[in-house]
Amino acid sequence: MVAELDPIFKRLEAKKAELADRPMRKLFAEDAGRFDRFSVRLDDMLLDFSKNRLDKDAFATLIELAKAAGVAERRDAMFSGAIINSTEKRAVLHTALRNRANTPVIVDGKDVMPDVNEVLGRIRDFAEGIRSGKIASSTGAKFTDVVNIGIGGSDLGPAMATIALSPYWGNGPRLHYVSNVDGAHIADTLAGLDPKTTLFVVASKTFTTSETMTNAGTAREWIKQHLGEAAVGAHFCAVSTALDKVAAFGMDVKRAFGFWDWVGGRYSVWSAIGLPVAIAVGFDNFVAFLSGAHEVDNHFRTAPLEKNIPVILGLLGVWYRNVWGFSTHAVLPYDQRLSRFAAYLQQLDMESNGKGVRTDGTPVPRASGPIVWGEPGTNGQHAFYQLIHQGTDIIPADFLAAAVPHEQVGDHHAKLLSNVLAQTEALMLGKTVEEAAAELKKAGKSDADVAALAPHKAFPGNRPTNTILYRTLDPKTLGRLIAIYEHKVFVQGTIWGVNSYDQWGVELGKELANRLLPVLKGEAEPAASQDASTKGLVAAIKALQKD
Ligand SMILES: O=P(O)(O)OC[C@H]1O[C@](O)(CO)[C@@H](O)[C@@H]1O
Repeated sequence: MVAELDPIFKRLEAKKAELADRPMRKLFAEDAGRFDRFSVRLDDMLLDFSKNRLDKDAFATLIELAKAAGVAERRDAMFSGAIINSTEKRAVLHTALRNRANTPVIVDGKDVMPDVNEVLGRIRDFAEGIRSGKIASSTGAKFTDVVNIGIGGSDLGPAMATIALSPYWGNGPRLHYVSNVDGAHIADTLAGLDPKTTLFVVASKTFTTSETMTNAGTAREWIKQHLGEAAVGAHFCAVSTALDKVAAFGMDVKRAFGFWDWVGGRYSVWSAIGLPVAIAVGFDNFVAFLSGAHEVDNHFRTAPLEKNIPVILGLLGVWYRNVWGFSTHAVLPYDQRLSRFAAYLQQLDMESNGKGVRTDGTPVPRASGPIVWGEPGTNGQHAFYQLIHQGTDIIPADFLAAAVPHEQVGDHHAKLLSNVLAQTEALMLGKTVEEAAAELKKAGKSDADVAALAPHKAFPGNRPTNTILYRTLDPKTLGRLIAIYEHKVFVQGTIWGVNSYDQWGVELGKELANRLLPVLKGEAEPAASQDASTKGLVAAIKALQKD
């Protein structure tokens, strides 16, 4: 497959050379229809990708790349339940969790939809029971606080979505998320809580993750100390694919919500891992969230490649990563409630496509997943945008914004939107040294000052951005946004030939931490074979702990 892509990549290289003296400014001037040509709508969502280093030919060649890489065929294989997670021999079916059409999805000869619907029904009953107080604490009190204990995919999605959907919390309990094994995280969280009205959700796909099991143990002790052993059951529930391990941990399996091995951790917010979201915003809003993702699944499956939002975003990412050599990608939501969106996408993208070998075990011949990062605007403007505008690295960026805010506070939203538009315009247009000099002259600066300052005040421009505009950040829109990025990751993983659904790269650190734990607890000495740096650090820690 990769060999077949080489000639297309060669043509893309030639297109890049051609575009070198056709900056976006020029491309916009040449083509009055550029916005229409390079924008796509999905319901009330709009992707404007016209501010990219792209012309008709380059775009057509990228579409050829998607075709040659078999994006459509592999997409259909994924939706059909084929075992595309080859190293773990699993289907990849997070799409079944939000299959609101309820069409059969067959895994190992069995339709999984009845199980999916059964768990959804239990999520509804439990979430609504907690919200109404029908499911009460051991003291009979209504739960006021729910603490989700999980990490990675069992934390980032629900935590991000809970913040994103705060206008929908209503009278539900407050949600908290504890992930880090650093005791400070659980200590700070519990410090403000009343055990009598606190419910814990222990969320772990495997139910073996050290951080989560440690935090769950500490939470259980906390309830035991304050309310006694008998109260524990009423204050805990669990979400996992490993219900046997839930039972072994001493939790009531009747309060356990299952999911399946065909759901990757970073793709699991649609499963029972989304339980805290359903508790936070109510079940109907959770269903709207699923529906938004389902709508994108249908779009991804059926829209022609050149009108397909995840395909376009994926191809642009490959274009910049492989042909232009840009190594990072920024996600910049002008939507404060998406404050954790970039963190969420970091796991989604970097754990999926941060791979050096292809599915056949051979090295990936070109760069794979980029470094993904970002912060909400306008905050980022006063922090790192300097580098995006004038730095020596070029950082393709996605700008996200809602046309209609949840709350009309003075002219805040007009100001927010003026900033998002201004940023992508500035990045595209830039300002030449001549333009900067003319402005300085007009402001009355001396010739010497003009000459000295103009290079500092010039902007190279021609810096690529996408704008994703939507009406309002509601549950459906959030579902759409996440699904768009999930499928973008899929498109890129397919072109790079990697398995986007395993994560062996996290294992070595876990193994070594397990080996070092007894040493740090004073139960063993470092192995003689341990490297000198690690031994030195262990000794330094012990010395500091003695003082
Ligand atoms: O849900 P679990 O099994 O506790 O895993 C948590 C996270 O740990 C990882 O396996 C990485 O260590 C992620 O892929 C996963 O989302």
